[in-house]
Amino acid sequence: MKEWYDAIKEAQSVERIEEIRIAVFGKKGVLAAEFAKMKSAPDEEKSKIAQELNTHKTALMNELQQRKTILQTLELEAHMKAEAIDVSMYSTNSESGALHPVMETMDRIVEYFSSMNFAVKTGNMVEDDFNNFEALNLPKYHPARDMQDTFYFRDEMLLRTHTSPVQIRTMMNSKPPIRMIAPGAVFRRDYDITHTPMFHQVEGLLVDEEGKVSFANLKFILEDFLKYMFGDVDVRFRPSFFPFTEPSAEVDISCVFCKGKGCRVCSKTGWLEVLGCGIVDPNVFEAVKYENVSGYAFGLGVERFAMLIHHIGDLRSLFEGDIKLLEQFQ
Ligand SMILES: CNC(=O)COc1cccc(Nc2cc(Cl)ccn2)c1
Repeated sequence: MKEWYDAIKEAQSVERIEEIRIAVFGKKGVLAAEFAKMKSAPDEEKSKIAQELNTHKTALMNELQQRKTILQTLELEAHMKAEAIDVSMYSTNSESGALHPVMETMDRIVEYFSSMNFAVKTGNMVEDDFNNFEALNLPKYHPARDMQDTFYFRDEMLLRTHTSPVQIRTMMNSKPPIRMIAPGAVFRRDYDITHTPMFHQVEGLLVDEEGKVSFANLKFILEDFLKYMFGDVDVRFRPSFFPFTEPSAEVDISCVFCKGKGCRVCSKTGWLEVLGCGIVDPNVFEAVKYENVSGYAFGLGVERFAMLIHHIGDLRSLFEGDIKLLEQFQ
């Protein structure tokens, strides 16, 4: 019988325990055979043998059960260990999304002017002639309108060609002082390697009492803004013309690619034009019925900023949704 106690001690698996249980306790098992043999033993020995066999039966059952419990625990631990997930492990294939470079650039522009206490205002993309042109000193049949290559609907409704209408509507609906920016999508019937029918603009407007707003204020905030966006660049104001501002200026930064030496991107000038600005023309204030005020305004193209900041050569790549390009902006 001893070999069975050893077999239980040496058992390494639950199914081995089950084999031993059947071999010892089964109908054709060792104990059944011993009890059968006892029947043919002399009477006076029967009770002694029966007592011995029952002691073994109880002892073997206990040993078997204890060993089985130990093996079950070991098997469970091994199973848990094999299936354990190390949550601290760094995953290399994180498929996380990312902001589109144009939206990320727009967010940064908004962040700057918000930090300067400019309100951020949005408006409809479908606009009317008054808010998109008339009020901006662009009367009917003004040549600048043709330049605008506008998407017209019926009865003078149109897709806005800039975000100025948001500023016109703000002036129509609130009193000065005003300090706001208007980010958003704008539309022009222009489509070539450097123009897309839809693109994004941010316009800014500051209006206060007459005499409280000067070109110096405009120069300061645009210079500070451009250094915030492009880092250590030189900023240059060039006299220009817009129907809605007088005086007007176009603003250049030293080329971010060649640091001003001259290259293909800046057409060897060392300068890149990035935005337009000026002192709001009195005719605009007349249209919105503002009196005794002065103000400045500016406008910029977000795609142009994004392309300069991220060194993207082709405008169209911002609209193709090419995941290989976009995932570089994670
Ligand atoms: C991409 N944009 C550019 O190159 C130039 O945009 C500009 C320039 C100067 C002024 C404005 N906007 C503006 C708005 C109002 Cl309500 C009144 C006067 N001006 C936009």
